[in-house]
Amino acid sequence: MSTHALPIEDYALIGDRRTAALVGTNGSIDWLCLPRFDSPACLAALLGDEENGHWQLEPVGDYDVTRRYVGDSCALETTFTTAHGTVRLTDVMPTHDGRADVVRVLRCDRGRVRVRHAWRVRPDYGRIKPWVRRRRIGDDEEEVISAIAGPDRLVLRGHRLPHATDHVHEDEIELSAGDELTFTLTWLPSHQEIDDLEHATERLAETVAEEEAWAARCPADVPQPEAVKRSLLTLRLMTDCDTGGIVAAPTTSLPEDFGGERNWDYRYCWLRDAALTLSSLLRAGYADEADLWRGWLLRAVAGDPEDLQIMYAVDGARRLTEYELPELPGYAGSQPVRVGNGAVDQQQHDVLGEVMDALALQRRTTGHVDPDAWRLQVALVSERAQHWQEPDNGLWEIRGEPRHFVHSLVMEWVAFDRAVAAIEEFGLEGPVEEWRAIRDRIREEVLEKGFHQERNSFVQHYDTDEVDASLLLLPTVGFIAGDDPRMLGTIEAVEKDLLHGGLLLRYRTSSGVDGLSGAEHPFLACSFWLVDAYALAGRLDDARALFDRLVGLCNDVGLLSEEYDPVGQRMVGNFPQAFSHLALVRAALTLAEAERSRD
Ligand SMILES: OC[C@H]1O[C@H](O[C@H]2O[C@H](CO)[C@@H](O)[C@H](O)[C@H]2O)[C@H](O)[C@@H](O)[C@@H]1O
Repeated sequence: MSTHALPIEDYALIGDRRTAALVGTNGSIDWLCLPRFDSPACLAALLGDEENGHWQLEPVGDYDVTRRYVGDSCALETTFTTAHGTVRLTDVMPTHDGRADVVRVLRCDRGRVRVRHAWRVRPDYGRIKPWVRRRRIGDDEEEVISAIAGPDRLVLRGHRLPHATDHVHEDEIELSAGDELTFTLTWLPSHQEIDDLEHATERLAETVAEEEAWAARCPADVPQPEAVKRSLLTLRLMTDCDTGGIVAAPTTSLPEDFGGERNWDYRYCWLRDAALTLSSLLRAGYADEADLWRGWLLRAVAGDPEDLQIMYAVDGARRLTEYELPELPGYAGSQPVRVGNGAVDQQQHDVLGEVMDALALQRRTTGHVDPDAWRLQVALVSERAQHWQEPDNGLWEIRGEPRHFVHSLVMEWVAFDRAVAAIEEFGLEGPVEEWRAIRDRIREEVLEKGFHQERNSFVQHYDTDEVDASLLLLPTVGFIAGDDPRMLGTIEAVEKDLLHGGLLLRYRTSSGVDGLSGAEHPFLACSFWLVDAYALAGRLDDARALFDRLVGLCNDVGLLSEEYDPVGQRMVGNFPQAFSHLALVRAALTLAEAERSRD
């Protein structure tokens, strides 16, 4: 019988900053896309069962399991304890060597342990049974297993290779204390020969040392510093080291509603998520990352401002056409499994505000003005000057009727506000009078049409009295003071309508605004935004209590998915999600600042 995927929180992330894999507590890699984040998965059991591809090293019989990342690195160590001994499995994807490898080291620390090895690769999202051969390579005639399917070649090397039985390679290995076995999976284009393939193992220590050196710069004077550090490391792992593109998550179609249709592909770079990540990195003291991302942004959005998209591929490619993979059963039966993302063609008017805000923060933090980047900003803001009144799909990417979302309009205000500030503070060129007037007009309009007097609250869009968690961001971008009575009323209305099990929903799906069937669970980023809102409203004890609760929802290795089901007490949605982690970092920094100014 085939084994299905584990609960989402039972996975951990490894990656080489070009792509990533999910490793389960059962020693199974159930998700791996090679060589890029958005390449077709060659191990896809996560969205089906082991027939869709997995690579497992797991003790035979019963065991207890604990996991950790090695120090402050992204090397994962899983320790299995059986009645007869202990084995440690270390999983790493070495970085910076221009290669795509997964290295697995199995060590027996105590007693004797029998380990089952299963290697079942299925390129093209679990669909293809590859052409597999044993080969001898190099001067020392090393035996390897080579699997070819279309453009991909996967090579398994190791101290003891598994044997082919019915489209899977399997083995059972008896390890005694002191034994150590290493296995490496390497991706190559299928036309490339493997005769001179170097071993990846030399890169392990360097990878760990480089990650630890980066983590050493994390801020220590924040609440829950370990959770903040792991979030920053995770955001870095989701940043492509060549292009600077930041993916929203390394997975597709982990459902927002188990068994439902709310399944999306997140292996792309949203301007929103990337800009917010960048702001969190800058606030946490990582200015270098900002340069890499700015380069990505300039290349991705270059061209006519009217062609600005809300998301791109990691290399800046624009076509992200959405399609379905009917042959994959989906996580917990949630179909369809989607590749690409239809939201790419949407109008989401908040996006330029987030980008302008991140670039303004970068200017202020580094004092550096890039003339090319400013020219681009002038073109983009000028384009918005013609269209800011139009309705849009909003930051939640609703597939229902476009609306005048208050959050989008406030972020339009941010775009003009930051552009005006750049001219005023840095002497940059631009139509400052015109932009100042538009900025002020947007504010007046939002205060008039986006605020509901009877509810004493801002509302989701101009034609409703519903609220939306994104309204909590209004004080964080400087649109209104956090302790303004209108904001205090908004927090109260959001608490009343959107709190579910102490966590926050994005909006009430029952209003039908998103044009989708089914419902969803509380959204973790929104729950962190409530921490920001409490802190800025002066409710520091509530802020700290909620922040600690949210950090407590991280799994055993500090990772968060997109949503959380407080009733079933399980993670929901794509995993790990940049939005959740960047919101954790932001909330920690906001809380630290608020606590400092109180003391
Ligand atoms: O729930 C509907 C939408 O969900 C996805 O969008 C969400 O994730 C994005 C990436 O993190 C984020 O930028 C956006 O604000 C979120 O709503 C999905 O990508 C959309 O296609 C879908 O409509």
